[in-house]
Amino acid sequence: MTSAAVLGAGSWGTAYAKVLADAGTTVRMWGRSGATVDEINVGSNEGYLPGIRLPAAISATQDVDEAVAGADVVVLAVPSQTLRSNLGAWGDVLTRARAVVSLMKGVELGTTKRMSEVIHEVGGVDPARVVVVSGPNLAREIALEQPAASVVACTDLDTAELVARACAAPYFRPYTNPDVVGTELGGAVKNVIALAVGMAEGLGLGDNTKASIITRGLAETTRLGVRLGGDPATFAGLAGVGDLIATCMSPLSRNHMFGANLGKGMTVEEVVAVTSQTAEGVKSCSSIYQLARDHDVDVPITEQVNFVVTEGRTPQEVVASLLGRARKVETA
Ligand SMILES: NC(=O)c1ccc[n+]([C@@H]2O[C@H](COP(=O)([O-])OP(=O)(O)OC[C@H]3O[C@@H](n4cnc5c(N)ncnc54)[C@H](O)[C@@H]3O)[C@@H](O)[C@H]2O)c1
Ligand SMILES: O=P(O)(O)OC[C@H](O)CO
Repeated sequence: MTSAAVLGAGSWGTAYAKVLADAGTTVRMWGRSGATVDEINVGSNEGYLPGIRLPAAISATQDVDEAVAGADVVVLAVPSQTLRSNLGAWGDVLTRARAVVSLMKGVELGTTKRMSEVIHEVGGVDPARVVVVSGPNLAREIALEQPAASVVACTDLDTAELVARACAAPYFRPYTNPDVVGTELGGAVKNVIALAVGMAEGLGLGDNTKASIITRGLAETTRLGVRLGGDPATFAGLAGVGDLIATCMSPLSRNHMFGANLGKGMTVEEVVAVTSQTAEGVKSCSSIYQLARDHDVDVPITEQVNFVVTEGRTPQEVVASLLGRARKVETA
């Protein structure tokens, strides 16, 4: 039987722990909060997944060494911008696992590194053991066992297979993919596009507007991803358009709802104050914009979202800027 450690006891860490357990994997979680750990040990995590019963195969601890002891697979589910400091504090916890899984959908501020790159650099993990799981996977729907599929990406197919086997539950269907770069960028950029779609919704705009942003958002995601070495097919798959649709359309998405509040006229600081969970796009819009500029890739929607978040540009001004650009052919 495979044994996994999940480091991070928020919405997705907990829902993915349930997926692993329902797939027959033994799971030990690490959490920062003693109250959350105690709750998980008696079968729930009400702060993040209210009303969801967790399987008995999941236990939790506040001791990271105890969490990873004997684990074949270590899963990382902390906010992206905290990964580097957490790995630094945890020491060599990743060195013994056969696979290290990133569930995170962000790009590091300052370095513009993807999470798999941070895991390699700080955790000392060979890229052939780093796996990215990403797809249309809203945590609450997965925890309710509503069927969904996801991508399990690794440059080494055997490692990808190990993780896919460990998380193949009756309601969760993993597909392996060798394209780590494309899978990670699809997951990170869709959060920024969901902020833009949310803003449109908050402004009272309708489905034509949202579909236009989603489609052109996919175009800029693909443009950036392919320039960085991703496979165009990944962006047409679950970790690309699949996750983009789920996140941009769902009221369960924290990024979508963050954008909707901005569109209704709240400031970034006001929305941060009422948001208790991680909306990765709010920080990653700057690093993704920087990454695109470093590689000379045009990402007009990401650029505008970044201006809203970092410079206080209003959603109304964003609409005018996007529509005021020079016309061009659709495929460019
Ligand atoms: N929630 C989803 O539906 C979902 C689905 C797929 C991927 N993701 C991605 O998974 C990652 C984790 O998201 P989540 O939904 O679990 O977030 P969350 O906000 O629900 O939980 C974050 C967890 O990290 C902990 N945390 C916060 N700051 C920390 C720090 N400095 N050090 C250590 N732990 C810290 C919190 O206590 C909490 O347990 C994100 O990158 C997100 O984009 C989320
Ligand atoms: O709630 P969000 O916006 O972080 O999105 C959650 C997942 O990434 C959807 O796949």
